[in-house]
Amino acid sequence: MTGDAAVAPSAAPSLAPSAGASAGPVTRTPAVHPDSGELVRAAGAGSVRAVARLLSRIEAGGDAARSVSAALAGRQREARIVGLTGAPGVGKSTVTSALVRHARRAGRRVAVLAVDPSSPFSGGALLGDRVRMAEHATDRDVYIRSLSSRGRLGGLSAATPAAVDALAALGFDLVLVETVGVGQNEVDVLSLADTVLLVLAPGMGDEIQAAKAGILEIADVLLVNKADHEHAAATVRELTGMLALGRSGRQRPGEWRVPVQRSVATRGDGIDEVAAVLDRHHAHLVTSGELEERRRRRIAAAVRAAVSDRFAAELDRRPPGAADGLDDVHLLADRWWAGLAGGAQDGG
Ligand SMILES: Nc1nc2c(ncn2[C@@H]2O[C@H](COP(=O)(O)OP(=O)(O)OP(=O)(O)O)[C@@H](O)[C@H]2O)c(=O)[nH]1
Repeated sequence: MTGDAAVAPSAAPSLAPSAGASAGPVTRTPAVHPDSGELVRAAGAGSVRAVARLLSRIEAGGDAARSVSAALAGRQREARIVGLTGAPGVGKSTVTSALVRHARRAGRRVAVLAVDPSSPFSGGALLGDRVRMAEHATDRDVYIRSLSSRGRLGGLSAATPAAVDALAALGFDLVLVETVGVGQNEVDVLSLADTVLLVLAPGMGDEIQAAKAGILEIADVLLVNKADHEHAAATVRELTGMLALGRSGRQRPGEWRVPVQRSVATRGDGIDEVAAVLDRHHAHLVTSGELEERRRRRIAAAVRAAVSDRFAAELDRRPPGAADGLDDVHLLADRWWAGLAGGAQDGG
């Protein structure tokens, strides 16, 4: 081993240099609370409350969040991660709720994470979604949560990958990550997904124009919801034409062709078909090897977020303007990295 015990790599990389540095301003986990390992066991036995408490620790960041990653280390992560996005009002929550219903009929455990990365506050516009999700409220195998940054350093960019990973490790078969719009922050959140579903509504020309820039980059499936609207067919045509234009001359054999689906989510119409397309995309990811690639990207994002979160916390503890503090951080980074590299060489 190259590194010493204090900086040895683990499932929850520790950079803690000294006693007293462990409790950050947002880390409040009184000793009377069960430890994260206990909560993981309870969550595994079906306790929704335990899942909620673990997610709260992840939201809080710092030592509380790290104790969760450590408790989850080594567990299987078989979940499918589906990102769902679209402008406000297109029917994202109604579609999500219908997809949850579909997955439950197939006996799958489902988690829904509503993330609003542009807002510093909890859930934002997505909070209203709980009303439309109410039918799942008493189902023990459905877990729904709005993720907030609550002043956490690194905010949602740090909390989201960890939350998605935790839900996967806790045995949910499907994790739906719902977010608003297609700004850069949302694209970052969606890059955690295996499959990205972009929901649009007919007659929203401006939104379609605005989404154009991001669409081809991030969406694997387009869904025109509110297909009971008179402009639905025209919107489907417009999107299909736009996708054909975008891929002209660039289509390779075996490459995924972004399909344009339609639904009336309030009636559940078209949802079976959307679910079938999501399955087809998953099968494509498996056969093309892209699933592995996306999952590797997700792990890298989680590690990056955890490390930058930790460094931000270290920097925050230094007195303002203390140059030696910064030097310490560099030193810690080098030691941590040496430990990590040594661990990798040791097969650890
Ligand atoms: N006619 C029609 N209305 C729909 C359909 N799907 C959803 N709606 C309605 O559209 C409104 C918005 O639906 P939501 O599911 O809240 O949309 P959202 O995209 O989650 O909206 P935000 O929470 O604001 O981001 C609600 O009144 C739904 O009942 C549909 O297929 N047809």
